[in-house]
Amino acid sequence: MSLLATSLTVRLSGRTLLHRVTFEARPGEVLAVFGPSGAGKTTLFRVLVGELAPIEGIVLLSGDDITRLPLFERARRGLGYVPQTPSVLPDLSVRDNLAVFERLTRRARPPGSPDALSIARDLGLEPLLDTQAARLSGGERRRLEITRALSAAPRVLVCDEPFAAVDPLGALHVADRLRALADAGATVLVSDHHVDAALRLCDRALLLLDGEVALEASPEDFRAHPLVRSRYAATSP
Ligand SMILES: Nc1ncnc2c1ncn2[C@@H]1O[C@H](COP(=O)(O)OP(=O)(O)OP(=O)(O)O)[C@@H](O)[C@H]1O
Repeated sequence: MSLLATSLTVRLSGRTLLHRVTFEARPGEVLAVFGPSGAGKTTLFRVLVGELAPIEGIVLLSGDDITRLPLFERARRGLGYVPQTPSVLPDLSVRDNLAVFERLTRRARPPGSPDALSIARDLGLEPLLDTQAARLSGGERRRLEITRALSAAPRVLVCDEPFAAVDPLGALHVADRLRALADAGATVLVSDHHVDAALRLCDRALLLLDGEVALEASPEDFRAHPLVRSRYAATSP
Protein backbone atom coordinates (compact mmCIF):
# COMPACT_ATOMS: atom_id res chain seq x y z
CA MET A 1 0.00 0.00 0.00
CA SER A 2 1.32 3.42 -0.88
CA LEU A 3 1.10 6.31 1.53
CA LEU A 4 0.79 9.72 -0.08
CA ALA A 5 0.95 12.95 1.88
CA THR A 6 0.03 16.11 0.03
CA SER A 7 0.61 19.63 1.30
CA LEU A 8 0.27 18.72 4.99
CA THR A 9 0.21 21.79 7.18
CA VAL A 10 -0.04 21.78 10.98
CA ARG A 11 -0.34 24.82 13.18
CA LEU A 12 -0.45 24.52 16.97
CA SER A 13 -0.38 27.25 19.62
CA GLY A 14 0.10 29.86 16.91
CA ARG A 15 3.19 28.09 15.46
CA THR A 16 3.44 26.40 12.07
CA LEU A 17 4.96 22.98 12.80
CA LEU A 18 4.53 21.53 9.30
CA HIS A 19 4.26 23.54 6.12
CA ARG A 20 3.01 21.99 2.90
CA VAL A 21 4.77 18.66 3.42
CA THR A 22 4.39 16.44 0.36
CA PHE A 23 5.90 13.01 -0.32
CA GLU A 24 4.99 9.49 -1.31
CA ALA A 25 6.13 6.24 0.30
CA ARG A 26 5.70 3.21 -1.93
CA PRO A 27 5.15 -0.49 -1.29
CA GLY A 28 8.41 -2.39 -0.90
CA GLU A 29 10.43 0.60 0.18
CA VAL A 30 11.78 2.05 3.39
CA LEU A 31 11.55 5.83 3.49
CA ALA A 32 13.59 7.57 6.19
CA VAL A 33 12.63 10.98 7.50
CA PHE A 34 15.53 12.88 9.05
CA GLY A 35 15.86 16.31 10.57
CA PRO A 36 17.16 18.13 13.63
CA SER A 37 15.24 18.01 16.90
CA GLY A 38 12.08 20.04 16.56
CA ALA A 39 12.02 19.82 12.74
CA GLY A 40 8.58 18.19 12.87
CA LYS A 41 9.21 14.46 12.29
CA THR A 42 7.03 13.23 15.15
CA THR A 43 4.37 15.80 14.26
CA LEU A 44 4.37 14.47 10.70
CA PHE A 45 4.10 10.85 11.82
CA ARG A 46 1.24 11.71 14.18
CA VAL A 47 -0.63 13.27 11.28
CA LEU A 48 -0.02 10.21 9.10
CA VAL A 49 -1.39 7.79 11.71
CA GLY A 50 -4.35 9.93 12.79
CA GLU A 51 -3.25 11.32 16.15
CA LEU A 52 -3.18 14.89 14.92
CA ALA A 53 -5.32 16.66 12.33
CA PRO A 54 -3.67 18.91 9.73
CA ILE A 55 -5.28 22.26 8.97
CA GLU A 56 -4.51 21.66 5.32
CA GLY A 57 -3.51 18.77 3.12
CA ILE A 58 -4.51 15.14 2.66
CA VAL A 59 -3.22 11.67 3.44
CA LEU A 60 -4.02 8.90 0.96
CA LEU A 61 -3.59 5.24 1.82
CA SER A 62 -3.57 3.20 -1.35
CA GLY A 63 -5.50 6.01 -3.02
CA ASP A 64 -8.16 6.30 -0.27
CA ASP A 65 -8.44 9.59 1.56
CA ILE A 66 -7.84 8.75 5.25
CA THR A 67 -7.15 12.31 6.44
CA ARG A 68 -10.17 12.37 8.74
CA LEU A 69 -10.11 8.75 9.88
CA PRO A 70 -9.20 8.05 13.52
CA LEU A 71 -6.13 6.04 14.45
CA PHE A 72 -8.01 2.77 15.11
CA GLU A 73 -9.69 2.91 11.71
CA ARG A 74 -6.34 3.45 9.99
CA ALA A 75 -4.92 0.54 12.01
CA ARG A 76 -7.77 -1.64 10.79
CA ARG A 77 -6.75 -0.79 7.23
CA GLY A 78 -3.23 -2.00 7.90
CA LEU A 79 -1.44 1.14 9.07
CA GLY A 80 0.86 0.31 11.99
CA TYR A 81 2.58 2.78 14.30
CA VAL A 82 5.52 2.63 16.68
CA PRO A 83 5.24 5.91 18.58
CA GLN A 84 8.25 7.72 19.99
CA THR A 85 6.94 7.55 23.55
CA PRO A 86 6.67 4.30 25.58
CA SER A 87 3.50 2.41 24.76
CA VAL A 88 3.77 -0.98 26.51
CA LEU A 89 1.33 -2.10 29.20
CA PRO A 90 3.72 -1.90 32.17
CA ASP A 91 1.91 -4.32 34.51
CA LEU A 92 1.73 -7.16 31.99
CA SER A 93 4.47 -9.57 30.98
CA VAL A 94 6.10 -9.36 27.57
CA ARG A 95 4.08 -12.40 26.47
CA ASP A 96 0.79 -10.84 27.63
CA ASN A 97 1.62 -7.51 25.99
CA LEU A 98 1.96 -9.39 22.72
CA ALA A 99 -1.24 -11.39 23.29
CA VAL A 100 -3.34 -8.32 24.17
CA PHE A 101 -2.15 -6.46 21.11
CA GLU A 102 -2.79 -9.46 18.91
CA ARG A 103 -6.39 -9.60 20.14
CA LEU A 104 -6.86 -5.85 19.62
CA THR A 105 -5.50 -5.78 16.10
CA ARG A 106 -6.87 -9.06 14.84
CA ARG A 107 -7.30 -8.81 11.11
CA ALA A 108 -6.54 -11.09 8.22
CA ARG A 109 -2.76 -11.43 8.18
CA PRO A 110 -1.22 -12.43 4.87
CA PRO A 111 -0.35 -16.15 4.76
CA GLY A 112 3.22 -16.80 5.82
CA SER A 113 3.57 -13.60 7.85
CA PRO A 114 5.61 -14.23 10.99
CA ASP A 115 3.85 -14.57 14.34
CA ALA A 116 4.65 -12.52 17.42
CA LEU A 117 6.72 -15.22 19.14
CA SER A 118 9.01 -15.79 16.17
CA ILE A 119 9.57 -12.03 15.83
CA ALA A 120 10.21 -11.82 19.59
CA ARG A 121 12.78 -14.60 19.23
CA ASP A 122 14.52 -12.80 16.35
CA LEU A 123 14.68 -9.62 18.38
CA GLY A 124 16.17 -11.42 21.38
CA LEU A 125 13.11 -11.21 23.61
CA GLU A 126 12.61 -14.93 24.18
CA PRO A 127 14.34 -15.02 27.61
CA LEU A 128 12.16 -12.08 28.68
CA LEU A 129 8.73 -13.41 27.70
CA ASP A 130 7.64 -13.79 31.33
CA THR A 131 9.19 -10.53 32.53
CA GLN A 132 6.89 -7.70 33.52
CA ALA A 133 7.13 -4.94 30.90
CA ALA A 134 7.77 -2.31 33.60
CA ARG A 135 11.06 -4.11 34.38
CA LEU A 136 12.44 -3.98 30.84
CA SER A 137 15.36 -1.76 29.96
CA GLY A 138 14.75 1.02 27.44
CA GLY A 139 16.17 -1.04 24.56
CA GLU A 140 14.24 -4.16 25.57
CA ARG A 141 11.02 -2.15 25.75
CA ARG A 142 11.69 -0.71 22.31
CA ARG A 143 12.18 -4.21 20.89
CA LEU A 144 8.87 -5.26 22.46
CA GLU A 145 7.09 -2.29 20.87
CA ILE A 146 8.57 -3.16 17.48
CA THR A 147 7.70 -6.85 17.87
CA ARG A 148 4.14 -5.89 18.69
CA ALA A 149 3.81 -3.62 15.66
CA LEU A 150 5.37 -6.20 13.32
CA SER A 151 3.15 -9.00 14.63
CA ALA A 152 0.10 -7.27 13.13
CA ALA A 153 1.73 -7.66 9.68
CA PRO A 154 1.13 -3.99 8.85
CA ARG A 155 0.92 -2.98 5.22
CA VAL A 156 2.32 0.42 6.12
CA LEU A 157 4.46 0.82 9.23
CA VAL A 158 5.31 4.24 10.65
CA CYS A 159 8.21 3.86 13.07
CA ASP A 160 9.30 6.81 15.18
CA GLU A 161 12.87 6.17 16.42
CA PRO A 162 12.98 2.37 16.15
CA PHE A 163 16.64 2.30 17.23
CA ALA A 164 16.25 4.54 20.29
CA ALA A 165 17.98 2.92 23.28
CA VAL A 166 18.54 -0.30 21.30
CA ASP A 167 22.15 -1.56 21.41
CA PRO A 168 24.11 -1.87 18.13
CA LEU A 169 23.50 -5.60 17.64
CA GLY A 170 19.82 -5.20 18.55
CA ALA A 171 19.59 -2.34 16.05
CA LEU A 172 20.92 -4.63 13.31
CA HIS A 173 18.20 -7.17 14.11
CA VAL A 174 15.52 -4.47 14.16
CA ALA A 175 16.77 -3.14 10.82
CA ASP A 176 16.73 -6.67 9.34
CA ARG A 177 13.13 -7.11 10.43
CA LEU A 178 12.03 -3.76 9.00
CA ARG A 179 13.84 -4.56 5.76
CA ALA A 180 12.14 -7.96 5.59
CA LEU A 181 8.75 -6.29 6.09
CA ALA A 182 9.41 -3.93 3.17
CA ASP A 183 10.81 -6.74 1.03
CA ALA A 184 7.54 -8.60 1.61
CA GLY A 185 5.72 -5.65 0.03
CA ALA A 186 4.93 -3.33 2.94
CA THR A 187 5.70 0.38 3.05
CA VAL A 188 7.96 1.38 5.92
CA LEU A 189 8.62 4.88 7.25
CA VAL A 190 11.29 5.45 9.85
CA SER A 191 12.65 8.46 11.63
CA ASP A 192 15.76 8.16 13.74
CA HIS A 193 18.86 10.10 14.74
CA HIS A 194 20.92 6.92 14.28
CA VAL A 195 21.71 8.24 10.84
CA ASP A 196 24.05 5.49 9.68
CA ALA A 197 21.70 2.67 10.70
CA ALA A 198 18.70 4.40 9.14
CA LEU A 199 20.57 5.29 5.92
CA ARG A 200 21.77 1.70 5.54
CA LEU A 201 18.18 0.52 5.90
CA CYS A 202 16.32 3.01 3.72
CA ASP A 203 15.78 3.30 -0.02
CA ARG A 204 15.11 7.02 0.05
CA ALA A 205 15.63 9.78 2.56
CA LEU A 206 13.85 13.03 3.32
CA LEU A 207 15.30 15.93 5.25
CA LEU A 208 12.81 17.99 7.20
CA LEU A 209 13.93 21.46 8.23
CA ASP A 210 11.64 23.76 10.21
CA GLY A 211 8.58 21.76 9.21
CA GLU A 212 9.33 21.69 5.48
CA VAL A 213 10.77 19.05 3.17
CA ALA A 214 14.18 20.49 2.33
CA LEU A 215 15.58 17.49 0.46
CA GLU A 216 14.57 14.12 -0.93
CA ALA A 217 17.43 11.90 -2.05
CA SER A 218 18.91 8.44 -2.32
CA PRO A 219 20.84 7.39 0.81
CA GLU A 220 24.14 7.97 -1.03
CA ASP A 221 23.23 11.47 -2.21
CA PHE A 222 21.70 12.30 1.16
CA ARG A 223 24.88 11.34 2.98
CA ALA A 224 26.99 13.66 0.82
CA HIS A 225 24.56 16.57 0.52
CA PRO A 226 25.88 19.93 1.80
CA LEU A 227 22.52 20.78 3.38
CA VAL A 228 22.60 17.60 5.43
CA ARG A 229 26.15 18.26 6.51
CA SER A 230 25.54 21.88 7.44
CA ARG A 231 22.13 21.54 9.09
CA TYR A 232 21.86 18.01 10.42
CA ALA A 233 24.60 15.41 10.49
CA ALA A 234 28.30 15.12 9.83
CA THR A 235 27.80 11.81 8.02
CA SER A 236 30.75 9.60 7.19
CA PRO A 237 31.20 8.93 3.46
N1 LIG B 1 1.19 20.23 21.11
C1 LIG B 1 2.12 21.09 20.69
N2 LIG B 1 1.90 22.42 20.74
C2 LIG B 1 2.83 23.30 20.31
N3 LIG B 1 4.03 22.94 19.81
C3 LIG B 1 4.29 21.64 19.73
C4 LIG B 1 3.36 20.63 20.16
N4 LIG B 1 3.91 19.41 19.95
C5 LIG B 1 5.13 19.65 19.43
N5 LIG B 1 5.36 20.96 19.31
C6 LIG B 1 6.56 21.62 18.75
O1 LIG B 1 6.67 21.22 17.40
C7 LIG B 1 8.01 21.17 16.98
C8 LIG B 1 8.26 19.85 16.29
O2 LIG B 1 8.21 18.80 17.25
P1 LIG B 1 8.43 17.28 16.83
O3 LIG B 1 8.26 16.46 18.06
O4 LIG B 1 7.59 16.98 15.67
O5 LIG B 1 9.96 17.33 16.40
P2 LIG B 1 10.94 16.14 15.97
O6 LIG B 1 11.49 16.51 14.65
O7 LIG B 1 10.21 14.85 16.05
O8 LIG B 1 12.04 16.25 17.09
P3 LIG B 1 12.96 15.10 17.81
O9 LIG B 1 14.02 14.72 16.81
O10 LIG B 1 13.57 15.83 18.98
O11 LIG B 1 12.07 13.97 18.22
C9 LIG B 1 8.85 21.37 18.26
O12 LIG B 1 9.35 22.68 18.26
C10 LIG B 1 7.87 21.15 19.38
O13 LIG B 1 8.19 21.93 20.50
